Amino acid sequence: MVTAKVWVLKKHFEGFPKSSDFDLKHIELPNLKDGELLLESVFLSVDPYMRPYSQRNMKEGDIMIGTQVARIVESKNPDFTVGVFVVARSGWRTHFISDGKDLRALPPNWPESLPRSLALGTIGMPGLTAYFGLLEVCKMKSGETVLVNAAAGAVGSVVGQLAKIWGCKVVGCAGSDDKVAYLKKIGFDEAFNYKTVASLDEALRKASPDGYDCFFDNVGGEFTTVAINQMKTYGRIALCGAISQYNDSVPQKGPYVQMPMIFKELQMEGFIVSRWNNRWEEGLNTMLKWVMEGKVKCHEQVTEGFENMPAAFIGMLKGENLGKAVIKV
Ligand SMILES: NC(=O)C1=CN([C@@H]2O[C@H](COP(=O)(O)OP(=O)(O)OC[C@H]3O[C@@H](n4cnc5c(N)ncnc54)[C@H](OP(=O)(O)O)[C@@H]3O)[C@@H](O)[C@H]2O)C=CC1
Ligand SMILES: CCCCCCCCC/C=C/C=O
Repeated sequence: MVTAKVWVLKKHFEGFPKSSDFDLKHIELPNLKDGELLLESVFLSVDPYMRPYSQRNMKEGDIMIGTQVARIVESKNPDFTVGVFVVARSGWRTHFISDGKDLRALPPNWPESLPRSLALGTIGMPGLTAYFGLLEVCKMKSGETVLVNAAAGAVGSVVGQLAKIWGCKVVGCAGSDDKVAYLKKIGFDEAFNYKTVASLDEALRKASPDGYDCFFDNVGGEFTTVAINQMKTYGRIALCGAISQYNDSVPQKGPYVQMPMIFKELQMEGFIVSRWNNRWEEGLNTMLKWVMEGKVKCHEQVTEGFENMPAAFIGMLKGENLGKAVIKV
């Protein structure tokens, strides 16, 4: 008999999540039936979408939604071998039982030397968000100027590096000087700390006096209102996330986008990465190749211990992470 530890949503978040909103429970797992397998989580992901998702789709007492890299520890399913690592969407749990249908094996050519946690970041959902968002929503072309915010995070840091690979000029902003130094280190042409600049409008203008062809927006709110006015004619805005609004109890006013949208003939499109589920393999293989060739650098903020998942989640929402926030069990 195996006892799983799980984190449940004890109380719906009001404003910024608090550790008291979570409850750690122990669940006895039953013995395996034919066709089933037992898995243990090795790395778990904390992601911004969990905040709005919990509000819309979860009830108090539900296990927190989430993705993990897990190892098969017992198998009564001939298609799955003990010891194999997979990506699962089983929520914040140390152990779980699966019939195998919802599991995705790591790419078969995953090198031993590469941390498997990257399957939750650059070579996983956030990396693919950058890849498809830039290619299919921004439709950026070589020589264009790309702006990305939350640029030192899981998605943003990949957006900037992919845009460089594809021949663009890249401007990024992030919430600390250390993050800005990291952006410059990984090849951003211009980077600034949005928390300390005297004027966001001036900082954006200084970084690219001619304006922006593409804006990969992870933040929303006030940032979008300011940035939209610095788009070039026919510019494209990919609405990827709106993290500045996720913890609002009272909805923010605006942005009032109509005038710049009309007069600059802009395109603005929201997207969810799962739109390209049928191209997941293409994206993962491309990201794996570029990471192995050193063209895309990865940084992870690793929190040790399953018990610390709520703290890691809250820390990520506060901006304490550089790169992808993951938990090592
Ligand atoms: N559409 C889709 O399919 C997907 C969308 N997303 C979205 O992409 C965005 C980035 O996600 P991800 O890369 O995983 O997370 P990150 O690794 O970027 O972590 C979140 C970061 O957001 C920044 N942040 C937090 N609050 C604010 C604020 N009020 N204003 C500006 N920045 C803030 C912080 O960085 P800093 O120190 O710079 O403030 C923090 O580190 C999120 O909005 C997320 O919801 C992610 C995956 C898929
Ligand atoms: C195999 C992992 C798939 C996880 C899908 C999660 C989709 C997140 C969409 C994010 C939206 C905004 O943050």
